[in-house]
Amino acid sequence: MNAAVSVRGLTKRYGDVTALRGVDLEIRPGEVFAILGPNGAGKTTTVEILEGHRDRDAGTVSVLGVDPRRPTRRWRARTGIVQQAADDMAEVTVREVVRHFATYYPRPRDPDEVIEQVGLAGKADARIPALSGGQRRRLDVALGIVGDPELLFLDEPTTGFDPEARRRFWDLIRGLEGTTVLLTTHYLEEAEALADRVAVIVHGRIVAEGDPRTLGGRASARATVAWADGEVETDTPAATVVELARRYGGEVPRLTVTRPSLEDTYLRLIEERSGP
Ligand SMILES: Nc1ncnc2c1ncn2[C@@H]1O[C@H](COP(=O)(O)OP(=O)(O)OP(=O)(O)O)[C@@H](O)[C@H]1O
Repeated sequence: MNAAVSVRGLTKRYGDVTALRGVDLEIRPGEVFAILGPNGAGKTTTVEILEGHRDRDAGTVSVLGVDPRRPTRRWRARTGIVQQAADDMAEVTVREVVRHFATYYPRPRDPDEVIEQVGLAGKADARIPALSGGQRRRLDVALGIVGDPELLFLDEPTTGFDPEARRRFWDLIRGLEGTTVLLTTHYLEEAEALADRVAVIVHGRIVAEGDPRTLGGRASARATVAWADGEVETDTPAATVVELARRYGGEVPRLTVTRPSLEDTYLRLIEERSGP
Protein backbone atom coordinates (compact mmCIF):
# COMPACT_ATOMS: atom_id res chain seq x y z
CA MET A 1 0.00 0.00 0.00
CA ASN A 2 1.17 3.55 -0.66
CA ALA A 3 2.50 5.53 2.28
CA ALA A 4 0.10 8.03 3.84
CA VAL A 5 2.99 10.45 4.21
CA SER A 6 6.30 10.28 2.38
CA VAL A 7 9.03 12.86 2.91
CA ARG A 8 12.52 12.88 1.38
CA GLY A 9 15.31 15.35 2.03
CA LEU A 10 13.05 17.98 3.58
CA THR A 11 14.95 21.20 4.21
CA LYS A 12 13.69 24.47 5.64
CA ARG A 13 15.50 27.68 6.45
CA TYR A 14 14.28 30.80 8.19
CA GLY A 15 16.88 33.41 7.26
CA ASP A 16 20.10 32.23 8.92
CA VAL A 17 18.37 29.48 10.90
CA THR A 18 18.26 26.07 9.26
CA ALA A 19 15.26 24.45 10.92
CA LEU A 20 15.22 21.18 8.92
CA ARG A 21 18.30 19.53 7.43
CA GLY A 22 17.19 16.71 5.17
CA VAL A 23 14.35 14.96 6.99
CA ASP A 24 13.13 11.61 5.61
CA LEU A 25 9.85 10.15 6.87
CA GLU A 26 7.49 7.43 5.80
CA ILE A 27 4.15 7.05 7.59
CA ARG A 28 1.98 4.06 6.76
CA PRO A 29 -1.79 4.24 6.41
CA GLY A 30 -3.56 3.69 9.73
CA GLU A 31 -0.41 4.20 11.78
CA VAL A 32 -0.03 6.55 14.75
CA PHE A 33 3.34 8.23 14.29
CA ALA A 34 4.86 10.54 16.89
CA ILE A 35 7.57 13.12 16.32
CA LEU A 36 9.57 13.83 19.47
CA GLY A 37 12.29 16.38 20.04
CA PRO A 38 13.41 19.26 22.24
CA ASN A 39 12.13 22.83 21.87
CA GLY A 40 13.18 24.30 18.55
CA ALA A 41 14.09 20.91 17.01
CA GLY A 42 11.81 21.40 14.00
CA LYS A 43 8.66 19.45 14.88
CA THR A 44 6.10 22.19 14.24
CA THR A 45 7.93 23.23 11.07
CA THR A 46 7.70 19.65 9.77
CA VAL A 47 4.03 19.30 10.64
CA GLU A 48 3.09 22.68 9.16
CA ILE A 49 4.86 21.87 5.89
CA LEU A 50 2.92 18.60 5.71
CA GLU A 51 -0.33 20.45 6.45
CA GLY A 52 0.38 22.85 3.59
CA HIS A 53 0.76 25.82 5.93
CA ARG A 54 4.46 26.49 5.33
CA ASP A 55 6.63 26.28 2.27
CA ARG A 56 9.88 24.31 2.11
CA ASP A 57 13.29 25.06 0.63
CA ALA A 58 14.07 21.57 -0.65
CA GLY A 59 12.86 18.00 -0.60
CA THR A 60 9.88 16.06 -1.83
CA VAL A 61 6.67 15.69 0.17
CA SER A 62 3.63 13.58 -0.50
CA VAL A 63 0.66 13.62 1.88
CA LEU A 64 -2.19 11.28 0.87
CA GLY A 65 -0.66 11.34 -2.59
CA VAL A 66 -0.70 15.15 -2.88
CA ASP A 67 2.11 17.69 -2.63
CA PRO A 68 0.88 20.03 0.13
CA ARG A 69 2.36 22.94 -1.84
CA ARG A 70 -0.59 22.46 -4.17
CA PRO A 71 -3.48 21.63 -1.86
CA THR A 72 -6.90 20.92 -3.29
CA ARG A 73 -10.22 21.32 -1.50
CA ARG A 74 -10.75 17.58 -1.68
CA TRP A 75 -7.36 16.95 -0.10
CA ARG A 76 -8.08 19.44 2.68
CA ALA A 77 -11.30 17.58 3.46
CA ARG A 78 -9.33 14.32 3.85
CA THR A 79 -6.99 15.81 6.45
CA GLY A 80 -7.85 17.02 9.93
CA ILE A 81 -5.87 19.54 11.88
CA VAL A 82 -6.05 20.12 15.59
CA GLN A 83 -5.02 23.68 16.14
CA GLN A 84 -5.92 26.29 18.67
CA ALA A 85 -8.78 27.59 16.53
CA ALA A 86 -11.29 27.95 19.32
CA ASP A 87 -9.50 30.99 20.72
CA ASP A 88 -10.91 33.28 18.02
CA MET A 89 -14.49 32.22 18.44
CA ALA A 90 -16.44 34.32 20.81
CA GLU A 91 -20.12 34.17 21.53
CA VAL A 92 -21.04 30.81 20.02
CA THR A 93 -21.65 27.55 21.83
CA VAL A 94 -19.66 24.34 21.59
CA ARG A 95 -22.48 22.62 19.71
CA GLU A 96 -22.85 25.53 17.25
CA VAL A 97 -19.19 25.62 16.37
CA VAL A 98 -18.85 21.84 15.95
CA ARG A 99 -21.99 21.78 13.76
CA HIS A 100 -20.65 24.70 11.75
CA PHE A 101 -17.29 23.00 11.13
CA ALA A 102 -19.09 19.81 10.09
CA THR A 103 -20.63 21.70 7.14
CA TYR A 104 -17.14 22.20 5.64
CA TYR A 105 -16.77 18.47 4.97
CA PRO A 106 -18.44 16.16 2.48
CA ARG A 107 -18.90 13.28 4.94
CA PRO A 108 -18.78 14.69 8.46
CA ARG A 109 -19.30 12.70 11.62
CA ASP A 110 -22.31 13.37 13.82
CA PRO A 111 -21.43 16.57 15.74
CA ASP A 112 -23.21 15.50 18.94
CA GLU A 113 -21.37 12.17 18.93
CA VAL A 114 -18.06 13.96 18.48
CA ILE A 115 -18.86 16.32 21.37
CA GLU A 116 -19.64 13.31 23.53
CA GLN A 117 -16.46 11.54 22.45
CA VAL A 118 -14.20 14.43 23.47
CA GLY A 119 -15.96 14.62 26.85
CA LEU A 120 -17.77 17.92 26.28
CA ALA A 121 -21.38 16.66 26.35
CA GLY A 122 -21.97 18.54 29.60
CA LYS A 123 -20.67 21.74 27.96
CA ALA A 124 -22.41 21.44 24.59
CA ASP A 125 -24.49 24.57 25.21
CA ALA A 126 -21.72 26.55 26.91
CA ARG A 127 -20.26 29.54 25.12
CA ILE A 128 -16.60 29.25 24.22
CA PRO A 129 -15.25 31.94 26.57
CA ALA A 130 -16.78 29.99 29.46
CA LEU A 131 -14.60 26.92 28.77
CA SER A 132 -11.47 26.13 30.75
CA GLY A 133 -8.13 25.83 28.91
CA GLY A 134 -8.31 22.03 28.82
CA GLN A 135 -11.93 22.12 27.64
CA ARG A 136 -10.95 24.44 24.77
CA ARG A 137 -8.27 22.00 23.71
CA ARG A 138 -10.88 19.24 23.69
CA LEU A 139 -13.01 21.43 21.47
CA ASP A 140 -10.00 21.84 19.15
CA VAL A 141 -9.78 18.05 18.97
CA ALA A 142 -13.51 17.86 18.17
CA LEU A 143 -13.04 20.33 15.30
CA GLY A 144 -10.10 18.27 14.02
CA ILE A 145 -12.04 15.01 13.86
CA VAL A 146 -15.58 16.14 12.91
CA GLY A 147 -14.73 15.85 9.20
CA ASP A 148 -13.79 12.17 9.70
CA PRO A 149 -10.29 12.70 8.27
CA GLU A 150 -8.06 9.98 6.81
CA LEU A 151 -5.05 11.74 8.27
CA LEU A 152 -5.10 13.70 11.51
CA PHE A 153 -2.38 16.15 12.53
CA LEU A 154 -2.02 16.66 16.27
CA ASP A 155 0.57 19.22 17.32
CA GLU A 156 1.03 18.90 21.10
CA PRO A 157 -2.61 17.99 21.56
CA THR A 158 -2.74 17.44 25.33
CA THR A 159 -0.77 20.42 26.60
CA GLY A 160 -2.80 21.79 29.50
CA PHE A 161 -4.87 18.62 30.00
CA ASP A 162 -5.27 17.20 33.47
CA PRO A 163 -4.17 13.55 33.84
CA GLU A 164 -7.69 12.18 33.53
CA ALA A 165 -8.45 14.25 30.42
CA ARG A 166 -5.16 13.06 28.92
CA ARG A 167 -6.09 9.39 29.45
CA ARG A 168 -9.51 10.06 27.92
CA PHE A 169 -7.88 11.70 24.95
CA TRP A 170 -5.63 8.68 24.47
CA ASP A 171 -8.69 6.42 24.45
CA LEU A 172 -10.25 8.71 21.87
CA ILE A 173 -7.23 8.52 19.58
CA ARG A 174 -6.96 4.75 19.99
CA GLY A 175 -10.61 4.55 18.98
CA LEU A 176 -10.01 6.30 15.63
CA GLU A 177 -9.41 3.02 13.88
CA GLY A 178 -8.07 3.31 10.36
CA THR A 179 -7.16 7.00 10.76
CA THR A 180 -3.51 7.83 10.22
CA VAL A 181 -2.29 10.13 12.98
CA LEU A 182 0.77 12.36 13.05
CA LEU A 183 1.40 13.55 16.56
CA THR A 184 3.99 15.78 18.18
CA THR A 185 4.33 15.68 21.91
CA HIS A 186 6.66 16.49 24.78
CA TYR A 187 5.07 13.74 26.88
CA LEU A 188 7.06 10.55 26.38
CA GLU A 189 4.36 8.62 28.17
CA GLU A 190 1.91 9.85 25.55
CA ALA A 191 4.14 8.69 22.70
CA GLU A 192 4.50 5.33 24.37
CA ALA A 193 0.75 5.01 24.95
CA LEU A 194 -0.28 5.96 21.42
CA ALA A 195 2.44 5.62 18.82
CA ASP A 196 3.16 2.63 16.63
CA ARG A 197 6.39 4.36 15.65
CA VAL A 198 8.27 7.44 16.82
CA ALA A 199 10.95 9.61 15.28
CA VAL A 200 13.28 11.73 17.41
CA ILE A 201 14.32 14.98 15.79
CA VAL A 202 17.25 17.07 17.04
CA HIS A 203 18.50 20.24 15.34
CA GLY A 204 16.42 19.53 12.24
CA ARG A 205 17.60 15.93 11.75
CA ILE A 206 16.03 12.60 12.61
CA VAL A 207 18.43 10.87 15.00
CA ALA A 208 16.39 7.76 15.82
CA GLU A 209 13.24 6.14 14.56
CA GLY A 210 11.28 3.01 15.39
CA ASP A 211 8.90 1.21 17.69
CA PRO A 212 8.82 3.14 21.01
CA ARG A 213 9.20 -0.16 22.90
CA THR A 214 12.56 -0.92 21.29
CA LEU A 215 13.87 2.56 20.39
CA GLY A 216 17.60 3.03 20.90
CA GLY A 217 18.11 -0.59 22.02
CA ARG A 218 15.73 -0.18 24.96
CA ALA A 219 14.39 -3.72 24.95
CA SER A 220 17.85 -5.30 25.08
CA ALA A 221 19.34 -2.82 27.56
CA ARG A 222 20.49 -4.14 30.94
CA ALA A 223 17.87 -4.31 33.64
CA THR A 224 18.19 -2.68 37.03
CA VAL A 225 17.19 -4.84 39.98
CA ALA A 226 16.64 -2.72 43.08
CA TRP A 227 15.53 -3.70 46.56
CA ALA A 228 15.56 -2.24 50.07
CA ASP A 229 19.31 -2.74 50.60
CA GLY A 230 20.86 -2.47 47.15
CA GLU A 231 20.72 -2.15 43.38
CA VAL A 232 22.49 -3.95 40.49
CA GLU A 233 22.47 -3.69 36.72
CA THR A 234 22.30 -7.06 35.06
CA ASP A 235 21.62 -8.99 31.85
CA THR A 236 20.05 -11.79 33.91
CA PRO A 237 17.49 -10.14 36.20
CA ALA A 238 15.54 -13.36 36.79
CA ALA A 239 18.64 -15.10 38.17
CA THR A 240 19.35 -12.08 40.37
CA VAL A 241 15.82 -12.13 41.77
CA VAL A 242 16.00 -15.87 42.47
CA GLU A 243 19.30 -15.37 44.30
CA LEU A 244 17.85 -12.46 46.32
CA ALA A 245 14.75 -14.48 47.25
CA ARG A 246 17.01 -17.26 48.50
CA ARG A 247 19.06 -14.78 50.52
CA TYR A 248 15.96 -13.22 52.12
CA GLY A 249 14.28 -16.59 52.57
CA GLY A 250 11.18 -15.44 50.66
CA GLU A 251 9.87 -12.01 49.64
CA VAL A 252 12.51 -9.41 48.78
CA PRO A 253 11.63 -6.06 50.41
CA ARG A 254 10.75 -3.22 47.95
CA LEU A 255 11.82 -5.27 44.92
CA THR A 256 11.67 -3.64 41.45
CA VAL A 257 13.05 -4.73 38.06
CA THR A 258 13.24 -1.96 35.46
CA ARG A 259 14.71 -1.27 32.03
CA PRO A 260 15.33 2.22 30.61
CA SER A 261 12.05 4.06 30.06
CA LEU A 262 11.32 5.76 26.74
CA GLU A 263 12.17 9.00 28.54
CA ASP A 264 15.59 7.64 29.65
CA THR A 265 16.33 6.54 26.09
CA TYR A 266 15.08 9.80 24.62
CA LEU A 267 17.20 11.91 26.99
CA ARG A 268 20.30 9.83 26.15
CA LEU A 269 19.68 10.30 22.41
CA ILE A 270 19.21 14.04 22.84
CA GLU A 271 22.34 14.37 24.95
CA GLU A 272 24.46 12.36 22.49
CA ARG A 273 23.27 14.44 19.52
CA SER A 274 22.96 17.90 20.99
CA GLY A 275 26.66 18.49 21.65
CA PRO A 276 28.16 21.99 21.74
N1 LIG B 1 8.55 31.81 11.56
C1 LIG B 1 9.80 31.59 11.95
N2 LIG B 1 10.77 32.51 11.69
C2 LIG B 1 12.04 32.29 12.06
N3 LIG B 1 12.47 31.19 12.71
C3 LIG B 1 11.56 30.25 13.00
C4 LIG B 1 10.19 30.40 12.64
N4 LIG B 1 9.52 29.30 13.04
C5 LIG B 1 10.43 28.50 13.63
N5 LIG B 1 11.66 29.06 13.61
C6 LIG B 1 12.91 28.46 14.13
O1 LIG B 1 13.04 27.17 13.54
C7 LIG B 1 13.49 26.22 14.50
C8 LIG B 1 12.48 25.08 14.61
O2 LIG B 1 11.28 25.57 15.17
P1 LIG B 1 9.98 24.68 15.40
O3 LIG B 1 8.88 25.58 15.84
O4 LIG B 1 9.73 23.84 14.19
O5 LIG B 1 10.46 23.75 16.61
P2 LIG B 1 9.64 22.72 17.51
O6 LIG B 1 10.41 21.45 17.50
O7 LIG B 1 8.23 22.66 17.10
O8 LIG B 1 9.77 23.40 18.94
P3 LIG B 1 8.79 23.41 20.25
O9 LIG B 1 8.96 22.08 20.90
O10 LIG B 1 9.39 24.51 21.06
O11 LIG B 1 7.41 23.69 19.78
C9 LIG B 1 13.70 27.00 15.79
O12 LIG B 1 15.07 27.35 15.85
C10 LIG B 1 12.84 28.22 15.62
O13 LIG B 1 13.37 29.32 16.33
